[in-house]
Amino acid sequence: MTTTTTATTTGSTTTAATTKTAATTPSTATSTATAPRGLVAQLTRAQARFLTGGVLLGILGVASTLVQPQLVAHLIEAVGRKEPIALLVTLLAVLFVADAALSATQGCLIGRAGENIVRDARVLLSGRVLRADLSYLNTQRQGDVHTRLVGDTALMKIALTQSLAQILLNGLIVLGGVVMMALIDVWLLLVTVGCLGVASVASIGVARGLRRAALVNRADTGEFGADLQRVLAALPTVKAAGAEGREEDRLAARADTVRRSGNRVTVLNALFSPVLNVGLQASLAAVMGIGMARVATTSLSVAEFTAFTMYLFYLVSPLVLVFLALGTYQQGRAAVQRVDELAGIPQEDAPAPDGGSGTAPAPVPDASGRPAAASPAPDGGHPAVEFRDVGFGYGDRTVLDAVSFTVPRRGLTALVGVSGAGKTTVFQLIERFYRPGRGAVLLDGRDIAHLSTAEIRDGVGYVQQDSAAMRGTLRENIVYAAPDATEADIEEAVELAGLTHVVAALPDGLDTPLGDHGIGLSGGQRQRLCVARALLQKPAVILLDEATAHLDSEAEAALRDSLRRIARRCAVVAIAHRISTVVEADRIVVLDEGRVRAVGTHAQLVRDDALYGRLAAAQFADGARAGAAAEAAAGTPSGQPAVGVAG
Ligand SMILES: Nc1ncnc2c1ncn2[C@@H]1O[C@H](COP(=O)(O)OP(=O)(O)OP(=O)(O)O)[C@@H](O)[C@H]1O
Repeated sequence: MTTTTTATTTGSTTTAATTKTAATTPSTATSTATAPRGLVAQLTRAQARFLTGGVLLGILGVASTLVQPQLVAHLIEAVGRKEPIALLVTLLAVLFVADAALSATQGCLIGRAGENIVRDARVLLSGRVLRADLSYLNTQRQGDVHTRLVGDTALMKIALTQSLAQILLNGLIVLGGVVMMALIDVWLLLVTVGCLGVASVASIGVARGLRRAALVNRADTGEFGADLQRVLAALPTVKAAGAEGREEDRLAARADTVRRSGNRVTVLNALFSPVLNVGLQASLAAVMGIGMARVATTSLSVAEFTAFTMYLFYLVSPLVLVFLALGTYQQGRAAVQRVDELAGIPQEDAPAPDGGSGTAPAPVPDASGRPAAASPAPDGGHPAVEFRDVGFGYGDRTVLDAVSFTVPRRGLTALVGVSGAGKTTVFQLIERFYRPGRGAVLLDGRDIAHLSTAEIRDGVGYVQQDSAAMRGTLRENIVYAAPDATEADIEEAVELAGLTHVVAALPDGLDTPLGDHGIGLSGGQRQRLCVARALLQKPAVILLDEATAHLDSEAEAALRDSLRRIARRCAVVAIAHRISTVVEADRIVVLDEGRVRAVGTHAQLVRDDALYGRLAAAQFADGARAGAAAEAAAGTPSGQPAVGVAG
């Protein structure tokens, strides 16, 4: 039996890449790796049943292979002695068939174990990536993560099952063959081992080089994948910038790098067989020469010489396969390492490390030095959101410094400030995408450092700045955070978000399919879709990051009206560049260079805060100019309040 469950890997067909840092790691990202160490080993152990079954059948196959030359020797002797041979011939035929059947069954079992390992690894890795700590995941290249999940898992399967089985079973054939040959003639065996030993040592050297080359090749392939993904994600920008040629050249250069390292893998792969063949040919020649001489001097019988030569021939193919499998295994080990690394990705729900943000500091003293009460809400409960002396930075760069403010349980709270002041970062801390380096963020009086991600996110609806929509129908997008929502709830959310007319105008209404990133809707419609999604979740707090940025003044006024209605039920926190969106807010928090500069109503801030006053004046002046221009063009007065963009 020769186990031939070969699977060729050229190195260039599977992909991987070394991890590259694409963005700054927040200095205060606190999740730790709760990696299932040696995940791949665990998954392999889970398939012990199939693997052991396969190996046992393989060992039976090896035994039947090794008996065959001995039977042939007996057959020769029986023919020489003119004895009946029918039984021997039948036995030999049975062994041939059994050998083939065992080989096929063993291949199936090992193959099944391999598929199970890949499935388990992909399911587990997908879950870990989905629950990964964003502050860490944002530093990884998406293309590389994809490559590890798709390409490396496939390569790992080959290494763990087929290659290992080949090494083991073919290794057993070689070992058994050597033992049988030793029983026939030790001197002839020593000659054979001498020739093969030199070739084997050379082959092992090639295998080591192959592993290194495979790692480089997969890193290069991962770089290509990451670049391709970057370009595909921004294809309209590439086209608008007329950068197709430049990007094509860049991809071509990457592809060429992959080709070069792939060539090295191919060369080393190709070197295996010839290096080994030289040894085999030398040993065959020596065995023939010396063996024939021994037969001539009758110190070796013809039957023994035939059996020895048969064993040598039986050895050739398994030996080559062992070394080829060693090469594949070396490539697969790199994949195993990369899969294990991805499995170790820090998870969101990892406990806050010592010295992190686990403990909520005492309420910040007010101007009189007395500790501020936790700003009780009008209904006497805790504020919906509270920032207590929060400090946070990306890398070494401080973005928020000693930020303290509260958000009442009802009403509209606005966050304003120039671009880069840290407004979106505040939202991301509320969602616990990042953890503060100092201070605490509280939801309904509870430090979110001690809450599960589900507890945090079930209570917070987040409409992001870039209005995330996904491929799928409009309905699927809207119910994404509340899959069990009723038709009445959906209708209400659609109405509150001002989407009713949009849905009515679509050919299939809510069941109209959208493309990637919500292609099929305008920017403003996508924004309203995200508002509807957040509303349907019925959270205690809704965070709106520039939810009116893409809306015209009519749609903005409608959404403002909706927000007023929503704010009667829950806390609404809105980041707005347009002061017009927040003039009616119950409280406005002005952020400046990562610090809370002032808190108040529009009227108070216009009166008391110079920065806010400037922002408002600039925007209303812009609006007045726009209004005057519109009046001049239309010949009618414009009563519409001005809008503009700060910063
Ligand atoms: N992932 C990140 N890595 C490193 N720096 C970041 C990251 N995200 C934001 N920053 C930096 O943090 C600062 C605050 O960003 P943030 O997005 O919170 O500002 P913002 O007030 O919401 O701005 P805008 O109004 O333009 O949206 C900016 O200087 C930005 O460059």
